[in-house]
Amino acid sequence: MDTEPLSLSKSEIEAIARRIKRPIVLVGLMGVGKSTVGRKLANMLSLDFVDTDHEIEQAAAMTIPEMFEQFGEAYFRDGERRVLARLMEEHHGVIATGGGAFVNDETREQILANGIAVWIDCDIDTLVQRTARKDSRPLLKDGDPKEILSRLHDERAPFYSQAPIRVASADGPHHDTALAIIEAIDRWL
Ligand SMILES: Nc1ncnc2c1ncn2[C@@H]1O[C@H](COP(=O)(O)OP(=O)(O)O)[C@@H](O)[C@H]1O
Ligand SMILES: O=C(O)C1=C[C@@H](OP(=O)(O)O)[C@@H](O)[C@H](O)C1
Ligand SMILES: [Mg+2]
Repeated sequence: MDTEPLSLSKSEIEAIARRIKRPIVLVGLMGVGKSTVGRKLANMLSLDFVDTDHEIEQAAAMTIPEMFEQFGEAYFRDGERRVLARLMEEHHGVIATGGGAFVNDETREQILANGIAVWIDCDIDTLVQRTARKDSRPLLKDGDPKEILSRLHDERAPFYSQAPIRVASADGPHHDTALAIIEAIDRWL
């Protein structure tokens, strides 16, 4: 039984899902919840879910840390741009991007033109705690994660803020942030 509190009924969520005609594309810094909240969001809306980082790893047959290590960030960014273009053409339901994807002009223009971009935003201290749980983010390895995340926030906020929808990542169940996204999309549609 689903015991999570809902401020929208199942049938209300279904009605909103029927009005969503474009992929929901989640953007924002590392740790805001694009991958985990995205999966939950897709599940709640009965839409399919893809994650660009996962797709890049599949295509390259190696992990992101391995890719950065062996070929450098530029190689990863090129793969990221190409994978995003393919995923946008495939008409998925929910797409979680990697934190740097929306900074690329071509990628951002394609997402803004053909998707529903949602910026998930969160305070830096929470992101430091969340990203410390996993060793999979090469950009956070060379220095103090708080300084790096703060710098990336300042550099990327002008891009993220071009997304028409902005939602705060609540520090509770993923369900709550997913629901906040559904409510924000409902208001925006
Ligand atoms: N809204 C949230 N509330 C609590 N924990 C969260 C939330 N969003 C993400 N997390 C946790 O933070 C970590 C990073 O989340 P993830 O979805 O991988 O972020 P991203 O893909 O944006 O880098 C994971 O451990 C995840 O469970
Ligand atoms: O912000 C970034 O530049 C990156 C974010 C990561 O994804 P998440 O945002 O899902 O952690 C991943 O794409 C790569 O490590 C680079
Ligand atoms: Mg992710």
